[in-house]
Amino acid sequence: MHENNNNCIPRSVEWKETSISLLNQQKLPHETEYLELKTIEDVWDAITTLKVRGAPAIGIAAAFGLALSAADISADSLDSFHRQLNSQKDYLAGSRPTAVNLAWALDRLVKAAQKAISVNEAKTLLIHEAIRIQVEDEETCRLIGENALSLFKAGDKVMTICNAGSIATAKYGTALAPFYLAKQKDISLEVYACETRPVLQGARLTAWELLQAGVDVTLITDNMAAHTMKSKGITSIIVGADRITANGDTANKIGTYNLAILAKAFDIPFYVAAPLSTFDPSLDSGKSIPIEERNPEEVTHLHGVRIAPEGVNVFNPAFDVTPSELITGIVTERGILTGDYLSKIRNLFKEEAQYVES
Ligand SMILES: CSC[C@H]1O[C@H](OP(=O)(O)O)[C@H](O)[C@@H]1O
Repeated sequence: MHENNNNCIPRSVEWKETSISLLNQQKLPHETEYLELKTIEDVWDAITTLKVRGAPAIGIAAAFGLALSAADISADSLDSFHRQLNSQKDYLAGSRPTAVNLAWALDRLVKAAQKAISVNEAKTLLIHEAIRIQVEDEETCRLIGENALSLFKAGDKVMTICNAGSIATAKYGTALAPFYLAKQKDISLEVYACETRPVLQGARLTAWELLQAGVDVTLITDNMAAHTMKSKGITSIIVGADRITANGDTANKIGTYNLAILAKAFDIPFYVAAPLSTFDPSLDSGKSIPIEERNPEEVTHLHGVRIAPEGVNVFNPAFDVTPSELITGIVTERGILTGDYLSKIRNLFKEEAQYVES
């Protein structure tokens, strides 16, 4: 069992030059196992089997995976190198469809390598860009935590779902970031974590993370959410995101939409916490977000034990989409978006484009 250590904010991915060290999230909370990923196939498998999961962490792992595999590309010209690099990028991009951070991170690396004038320089630029993505994400999440914390006050009871925590990002998390910062600032908040069937990211990961950090966390099953809001006086809800479209519609773990509807029914603020890297302004609305459907055995089995009859039909979408009208605010590293999301997001990315070009 893990010691309650107020200063413990766990990390899930570490670059080791010739391999990637990965906290195996499938083994938590019972085992803290670190895997050494050496090939692009190892990284693809880790992402598809949720050994690493969480939009930003998936992007970081894929970025290091591409940099690692590109180091072994044998190419007698830059054109040949870029062709092989793009093929490896496409392979990793196909590991999971919903979290836009995966494609965003891989595209950043391919773009960075375009600046090279030699194959060796391209390989070095890829490593530097992957490290930059991880370092940036840590500060991004800390800023999200600061901005989200401004929404809460001591004594608040905040509900969350899935795990948008430190191990789902470079550090701190998105939805969980304010709880880490509140602990550091001695602001007492109570967190109510939904277990998050079928993969149990809430029960296994959020409860584990927050307990380790000494944060007051209460675990509930997903179907207890409404009764908990009513009987415990939940003051707000904050969740992560996997893809946010131009109008603010947000894909997140399955069950998030339920909470947004309940939040409206109970007149409770519903916040999404996400970095700009989780926005996809190329999509007009949530209707266009690809929703991953996963192995039916995630639903019919629990820790390998069958809990449903053989032959039953199963529908296992890993995400749902919350329409922007149910979202009180979207907390980013640049501040909190409210109201007319379409124009706010358009302006945000116009500023971002100008910033990047400057
Ligand atoms: C900051 S993590 C974002 C997001 O990712 C999780 O999905 P999964 O565990 O399937 O990777 C969940 O939707 C989190 O809210």
